[in-house]
Amino acid sequence: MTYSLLDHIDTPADLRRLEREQLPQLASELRAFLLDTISQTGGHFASNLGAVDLSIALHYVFNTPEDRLVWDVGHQSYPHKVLTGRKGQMHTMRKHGGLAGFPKREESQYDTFGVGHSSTSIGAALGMAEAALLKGEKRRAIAVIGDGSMTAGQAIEALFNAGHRDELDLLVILNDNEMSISPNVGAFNNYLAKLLSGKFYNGFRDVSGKVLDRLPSLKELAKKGEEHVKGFFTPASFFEELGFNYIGPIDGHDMDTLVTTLANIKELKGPQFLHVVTKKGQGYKLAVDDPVKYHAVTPFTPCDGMAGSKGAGKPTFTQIFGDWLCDMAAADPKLVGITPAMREGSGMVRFHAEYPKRYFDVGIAEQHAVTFAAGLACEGLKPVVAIYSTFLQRGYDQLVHDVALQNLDVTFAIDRAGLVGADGPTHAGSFDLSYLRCIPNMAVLAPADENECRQMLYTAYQHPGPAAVRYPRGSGMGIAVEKAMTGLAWGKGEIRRSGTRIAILSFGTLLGAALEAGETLDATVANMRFVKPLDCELIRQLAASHDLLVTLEENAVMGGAGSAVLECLAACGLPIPLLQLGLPDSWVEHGDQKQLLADCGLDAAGIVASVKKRQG
Ligand SMILES: Cc1ncc(C[n+]2csc(CCOP(=O)(O)OP(=O)(O)O)c2C)c(N)n1
Ligand SMILES: CC(=O)[C@@H](O)[C@H](O)COP(=O)(O)O
Ligand SMILES: [Mg+2]
Repeated sequence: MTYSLLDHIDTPADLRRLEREQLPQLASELRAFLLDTISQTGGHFASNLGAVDLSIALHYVFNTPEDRLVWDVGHQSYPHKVLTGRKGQMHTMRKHGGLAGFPKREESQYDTFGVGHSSTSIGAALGMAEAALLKGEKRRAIAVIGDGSMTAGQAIEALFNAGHRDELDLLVILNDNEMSISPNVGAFNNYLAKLLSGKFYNGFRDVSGKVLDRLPSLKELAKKGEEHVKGFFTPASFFEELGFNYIGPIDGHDMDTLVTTLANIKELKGPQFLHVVTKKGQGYKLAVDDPVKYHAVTPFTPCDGMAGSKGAGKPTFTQIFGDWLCDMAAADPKLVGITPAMREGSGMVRFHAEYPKRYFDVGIAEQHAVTFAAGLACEGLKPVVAIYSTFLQRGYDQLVHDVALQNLDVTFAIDRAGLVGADGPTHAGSFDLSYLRCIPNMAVLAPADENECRQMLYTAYQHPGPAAVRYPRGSGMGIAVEKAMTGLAWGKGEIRRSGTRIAILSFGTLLGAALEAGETLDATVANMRFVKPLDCELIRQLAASHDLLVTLEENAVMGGAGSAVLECLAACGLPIPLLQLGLPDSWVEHGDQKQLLADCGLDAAGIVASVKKRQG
């Protein structure tokens, strides 16, 4: 496909040579290009369509990369990547060795800050603005943050720290599409809705040109009649009280208003807050109509859209959790389910529908989600916190201080444990075994397959204290899942294959690879099930009857399950050689999950090779 304008845009300098009147055409070409490429590669979709006009206007008005542009989460940065020299690589999006799905400093000078976890953009931009001030450099730092990402405490902390810093060249742009992945939630979301509603709008008509006076040419624009300035300069006390000059809300798809407003803001001193209203999925009706479904897509045909519900295929661990949660809720009225803004990703859509009063989406607020669960547990309820391993890192102190120290009965259903594939290192759940097992009172369980996942969730839930069950993105071996919740013997592993000389101690879903390698090596294979409490009795038995122990986990070797075995052997004074296999002490880049595991030597061939290498 050829694009009369886009084909000639490789850098923002090319973009800035266009006439302003040409920008809307460029936006529609860029949308067509994104539809064409993302429908082939898959990846984040609706947010990118919504960010096209803003991306063009920002690179058109500001002198990027000298002016620092920081995207929040960065899942909406594909237009930015196209405009900054990576158009020709978009077909490699999230593929091994290809473009990352989020801004990445090593990938481009225009990617001023690596993101993937939400709500970091204001803090990073503030740091850049303070640095420019200290170094006497004339540049602006611009954070582009979504309404969902604004619900995280970290974003508010940064706003608190930035406001009233009148000498800073800092611009915060709120990209408000009234959506997180699910519809946005919480009081802040309601506040933003008010800013978009007639209530503030009418009130503003009586306000003097407080803001307009600062933006003279906008005054002209406003005189042209309201239809041009879709948004109105509504005094938003929350931001104003924090020391920001609040401007907006304005229409984030009206290029003339965007460019004029940004050009005016460029002349202003001090922290500026621009409220932009966009549509998630803008330009592609199926995505506008269903921004949840089109938040992230697998390859699809543009004219038909995403295929219907996924085929019957093997159930994912997420689905196993979602079904268990509903069954457990039916059996125990004390169960409450909590998600920090990941209802769909964590498999809680059905639970939300069937138990709306016991379902809590706290927004992108992992710290709060954990402490909130602790509060619920204090009152005798039994909270289940459904959370991605990588995002639990945000709530770590709360898990330590509020849950484990008080030995509260909270169950953590940790999804996306291990490598996640296309999202890469920002989203990999590489560390939870390491960061959980060292906490007193914590129990840590790692199911090998879908049935064990269900049984372990039940076992962890019944445990009268903090317990975590961790499972990977995607499906397992496809084994049958027993409906009955029988649970598992607490702290006990099991021998799954008897062999000689070598014993492989597998923790979690790499058991399949362990059994395959065990056939080649004629090794004993144990499914350890519990990282904490560890089955030291079984370890002692294996150490007494084998020459080499091999531990296997989809977690960092450093401090992981293998380290737990090492500590056990040392405590028992058992000097048996131990080979620890797991994720390396380096960042595993994005790509295909299975391929990445093989690259880390965590498939059967890799295990065999490592054992043979150790044997010399
Ligand atoms: C700390 C953290 N928690 C959760 C997520 C998962 N996540 C990615 S995008 C998103 C919603 C973001 O909403 P918003 O900022 O409004 O952007 P939009 O998708 O609407 O453009 C969430 C919850 C994340 N990336 N980081
Ligand atoms: C951008 C973001 O953080 C989420 O959209 C994340 O990419 C979802 O990951 P899954 O696709 O594994 O649910
Ligand atoms: Mg949003």
